[in-house]
Amino acid sequence: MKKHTIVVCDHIHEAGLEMLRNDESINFIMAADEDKVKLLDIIAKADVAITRSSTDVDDKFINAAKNMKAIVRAGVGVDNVDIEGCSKEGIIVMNVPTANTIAAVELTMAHMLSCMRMFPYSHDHLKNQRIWKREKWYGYEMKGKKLGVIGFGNIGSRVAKRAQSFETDIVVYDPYIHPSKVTDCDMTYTKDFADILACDIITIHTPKNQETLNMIDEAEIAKMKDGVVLINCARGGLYNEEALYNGLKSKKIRFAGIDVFNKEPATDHPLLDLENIVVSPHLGANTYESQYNIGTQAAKNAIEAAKGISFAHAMNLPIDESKIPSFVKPFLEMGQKIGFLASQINKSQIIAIKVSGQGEISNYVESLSTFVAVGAMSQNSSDTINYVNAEFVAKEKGIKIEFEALNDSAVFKNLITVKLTTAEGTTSISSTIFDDGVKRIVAIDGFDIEVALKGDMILFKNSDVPGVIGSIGSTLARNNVNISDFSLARNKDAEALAVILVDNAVNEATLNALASLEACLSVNYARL
Ligand SMILES: NC(=O)C1=CN([C@@H]2O[C@H](COP(=O)(O)OP(=O)(O)OC[C@H]3O[C@@H](n4cnc5c(N)ncnc54)[C@H](O)[C@@H]3O)[C@@H](O)[C@H]2O)C=CC1
Ligand SMILES: O=C(O)C(=O)COP(=O)(O)O
Repeated sequence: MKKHTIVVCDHIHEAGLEMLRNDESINFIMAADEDKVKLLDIIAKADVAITRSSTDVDDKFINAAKNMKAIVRAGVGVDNVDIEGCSKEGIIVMNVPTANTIAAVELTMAHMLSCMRMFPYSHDHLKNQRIWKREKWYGYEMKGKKLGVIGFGNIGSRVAKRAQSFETDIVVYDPYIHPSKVTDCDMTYTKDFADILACDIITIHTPKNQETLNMIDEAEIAKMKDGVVLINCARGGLYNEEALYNGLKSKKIRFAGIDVFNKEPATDHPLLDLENIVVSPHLGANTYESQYNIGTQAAKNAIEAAKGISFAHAMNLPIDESKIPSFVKPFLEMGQKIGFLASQINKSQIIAIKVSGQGEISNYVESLSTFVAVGAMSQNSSDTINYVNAEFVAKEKGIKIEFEALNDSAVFKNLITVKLTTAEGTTSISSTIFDDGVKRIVAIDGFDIEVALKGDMILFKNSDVPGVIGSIGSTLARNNVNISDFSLARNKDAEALAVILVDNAVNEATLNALASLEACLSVNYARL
């Protein structure tokens, strides 16, 4: 049995490691304590890697990962994963999105309360310095304060709910959610970032990306209340670190609670020299409960990905399978087959692939075009083409992929038409799925024809003169090729197209014999 190799690049819970060790089809390599240069040698063998925030999936990693099918980020944030680079190489990126939510929420609350009461400092004073000075440690209450929450997803929404139980007023900024998600909880939703800057405490829970990087900078801090408290348990860099330092130094910011840094590990960061900051070394996900959940889910998802069973929480697939209706899936499969068929009929350098949809399927024509492209390009490419890298490979090869939704067809409930243009010309194939579930071609290059989309297929085009069908039949019989289905169509130019399904593979000699028949205009052979 061929074993799949899974490399664990960072520490995950023992229960997850146990699952990997116990699966007979998995060759498991623990590389969390290897230095990052050695890790590159190790991942060259891996089918799947499990990572956390300590392993950057950058160009070095991707170049080394020659056999990699998938990467499982055992946590939420993928800001240190080059998703586009992975897509180009056909590597599927998956994460484990909700397993550490509560851990991150509770750490945020710990930071918030620590900042309000300067708890770590009073603790240090008494415990380590043995000083009993109660008058030094006056803090502030959460009750009656305004908390600004930036990002109201899994973590932000729960932080807001917990803060609400402290009788804090909540103001939320998240342009990507429906306001009722906030207002239904008796909180204020705002589209005006100035409302957040006017709060007493501000906490951020967004992903780190181009839009959120430096979201709080010098200009934003200048607009804040004097004595504001800032919390960041999401990602370093969401608050510009230099601006944060200056704001804390000048006491414009009274206190900050920081779990994450732009560059980690951050053991000699200037922020650590300040006296009004509470810090932790990226501990948001570090609870036993969360690490057990993440470790076991990451191991399960990695095993399934290595075996090609499923790709849970894949972030760079062209479609989110959970969001497409069941009727669409067979059309996607059919699109891929049609692409494959078209590239066998029209064998030359591909220039363009155009996919049109009619009926309800037209809503999914973009996803369809990816599947068609995979089918069309896999025929004459030495690269491995899959749904993740199809778009990139097409771009690299200068192949144009287009899609369009057309008006409903007068005849078919759903219809897809694939036009494949190569150096030799354009081939057009339309297909549909009837209520019996059988995938059928209904037109090829303007010939209305009905034929099942399966098996070995000969496409014979001829001048529409008498006796051709008989000659085809006898030629195939002489060459021991058994016909299972024969469909015929004519066009207005006195041409006919026969699509012949046969029981067995057809050799070159048979195809040449067909091509030499008098009325023959072209012969093509395709295997699906
Ligand atoms: N410190 C730690 O150990 C941990 C940190 N995290 C970080 O926390 C972040 C949030 O995690 P979840 O809540 O699970 O993610 P999520 O995806 O459930 O929520 C993110 C929210 O941010 C919102 N958002 C995106 N762009 C925005 C913008 N420009 N302005 C305002 N809102 C915006 C989204 O609409 C979404 O509602 C993660 O991206 C990760 O970086 C997550 C877990 C642990
Ligand atoms: O899940 C996240 O986004 C986190 O920040 C947790 O990161 P970690 O797995 O602890 O390196």
